[in-house]
Amino acid sequence: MAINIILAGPRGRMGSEAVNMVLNEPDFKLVACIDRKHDGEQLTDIQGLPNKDVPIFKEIEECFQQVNADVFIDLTIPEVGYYHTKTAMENNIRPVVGTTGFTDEQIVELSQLAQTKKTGCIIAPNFAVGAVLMMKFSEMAAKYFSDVEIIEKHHDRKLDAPSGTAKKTAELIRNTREAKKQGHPDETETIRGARGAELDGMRIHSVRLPGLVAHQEVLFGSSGQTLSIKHDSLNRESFMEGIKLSVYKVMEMDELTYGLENIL
Ligand SMILES: NC(=O)c1ccc[n+]([C@@H]2O[C@H](COP(=O)([O-])OP(=O)(O)OC[C@H]3O[C@@H](n4cnc5c(N)ncnc54)[C@H](O)[C@@H]3O)[C@@H](O)[C@H]2O)c1
Ligand SMILES: O=C(O)C1=N[C@H](C(=O)O)CCC1
Repeated sequence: MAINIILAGPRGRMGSEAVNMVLNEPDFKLVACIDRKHDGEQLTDIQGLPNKDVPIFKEIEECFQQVNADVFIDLTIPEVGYYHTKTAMENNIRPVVGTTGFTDEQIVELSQLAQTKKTGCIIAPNFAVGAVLMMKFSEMAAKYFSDVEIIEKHHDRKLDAPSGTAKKTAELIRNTREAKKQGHPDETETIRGARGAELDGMRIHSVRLPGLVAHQEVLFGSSGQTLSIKHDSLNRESFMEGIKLSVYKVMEMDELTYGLENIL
């Protein structure tokens, strides 16, 4: 039986790629989209999107009232994505969320809601398998290298910094790294922000430039050696296999999982 899917953000860089992925997967059926500008229209009315009669809603509540779905995919912006995810679970629809920039408190809240509703939910800051391996390799390396700096590089249309991937990488590294404050104990910044963001003494640097897609290097250093673990997404197709897998997996789940590494 087909998995019925509602997708939010179909005009976006990720959303438009995901619309094509859903339409091309034989077991998936795109039953509606959420878009703030094309309320009451069809997908076919939006220039550049596939010629399909899929209804578009502005308000998620109205969409859930009128259309039955199994899975909700969100690829929008942080505040909207959080509200959509919460509303989907309240309506017993399983969310697969690529939107980044949620706070830790929001993830805890959504996790509690998933538990109460016994609804599957996958929130993954990065759906590219290579990026997940880069994060897991970094977690392994941090056991032996406690000095680490994360450099994430993204296109300049990105709203959140640091990236969800960099934050997740730091959280995984925290599992194995001996806690320490890095750099010289007396170091000072002559320009504020020069040393980047800090998480448990680790440093995270965010680069934003046109031309980039999504890239991250995790740099480890110890006496006489460095180790560099790097991943590059060169296009947004690189995220689609992870989203597809998540849609299948979320159908079998009854709780929230944060990170693709938990389902690979
Ligand atoms: N998890 C991953 O693997 C992954 C990969 C790439 C991007 N992302 C994240 O996905 C999100 C989208 O990225 P993007 O590059 O496609 O951004 P984008 O700006 O191209 O697209 C965002 C879309 O959200 C829509 N939107 C905004 N407010 C809305 C609302 N109220 N209702 C419905 N739609 C609304 C916009 O119209 C736009 O089409 C970002 O949070 C980004 O960080 C995650
Ligand atoms: O393009 C973006 O925005 C991306 N965001 C994710 C993040 O914040 O980690 C990763 C993939 C691309």
